[in-house]
Amino acid sequence: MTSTGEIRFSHASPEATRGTAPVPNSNLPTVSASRLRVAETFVSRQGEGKLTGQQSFFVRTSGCNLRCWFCDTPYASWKPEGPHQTVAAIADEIAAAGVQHVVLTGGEPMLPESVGELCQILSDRGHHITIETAGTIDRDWPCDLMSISPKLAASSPEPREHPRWASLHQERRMPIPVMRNLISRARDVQVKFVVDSPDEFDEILAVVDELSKPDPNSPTQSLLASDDIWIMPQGITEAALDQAATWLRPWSDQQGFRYCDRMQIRWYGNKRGT
Ligand SMILES: C[S@@+](CC[C@H](N)C(=O)[O-])C[C@H]1O[C@@H](n2cnc3c(N)ncnc32)[C@H](O)[C@@H]1O
Ligand SMILES: Nc1nc2[nH]cc(C(=O)O)c2c(=O)[nH]1
Ligand code: SF4
Ligand SMILES: [Mg+2]
Repeated sequence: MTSTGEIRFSHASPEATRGTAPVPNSNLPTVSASRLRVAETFVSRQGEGKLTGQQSFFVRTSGCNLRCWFCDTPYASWKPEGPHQTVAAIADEIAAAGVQHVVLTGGEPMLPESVGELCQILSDRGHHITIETAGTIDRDWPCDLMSISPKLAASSPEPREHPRWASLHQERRMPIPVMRNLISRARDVQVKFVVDSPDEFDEILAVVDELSKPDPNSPTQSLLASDDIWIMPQGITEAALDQAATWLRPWSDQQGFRYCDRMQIRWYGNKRGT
């Protein structure tokens, strides 16, 4: 990534065997000297989606190829912070924490190639890996749950204030073929839409339609089932989540989608490191 957050695309090395998920083994040697900018690491409970409640080690990479106006972690996107650490050191920190589930998030964790190396090490050690991504970069990395949060048009930064980022955001935010590749390779997947207004309903349905179309290799099967789709309110306070639920949950139920609360906000408030 360049210093302005623009990305140069390059492809990761071929994926190696994906491990099952026994107890993590901290005795295995680590091999990677590659570096990764990390905004924060912490142990918390997964607050969103199908693994809600699961104790997890979070690695929040710093740097993003989008700039959503509502981003709740601007210290990993708008103003990326944090030291560059080696992949080996991060893997060792995770092993020392003794937590099996690892959530790789950001920022955009699929941006740095070194995250692929981290995935490989974690997979070899038997960790369960969730990747929280906006789904704009095609990577074939070991991952147990691919958690894609496609960015809708209204998530754009304000164009007069941020003309360049507004245009990059629009260009990058919804590469349907990339998302379909991520979905078709995934062991398990959830697609989480952040919704700020009912005006976004039609756009969500159109994207779900595009993402669900059967793969040509198995033409009778949708790529996504309706219970892979999660509808999550935009909001960083309990009051905002409660208010949004009044109009969002009924629509989500009516469509046969799953409603996604943001339990970390209820458990801890909108605090860093939670
Ligand atoms: C900070 S993002 C990092 C991962 C990746 N860049 C992405 O957007 O999916 C982690 C999750 O928080 C969600 N998110 C960010 N800001 C939010 C907000 N204000 N309200 C609700 N969800 C938000 C994202 O959509 C994503 O599901
Ligand atoms: N507790 C907790 N659960 C989360 N699930 C996804 C998160 C993220 O920022 O990607 C997140 C987070 O930041 N905290
Ligand atoms: S894609 Fe994710 S990390 Fe990047 S600005 Fe949007 S919400 Fe924040
Ligand atoms: Mg978060």
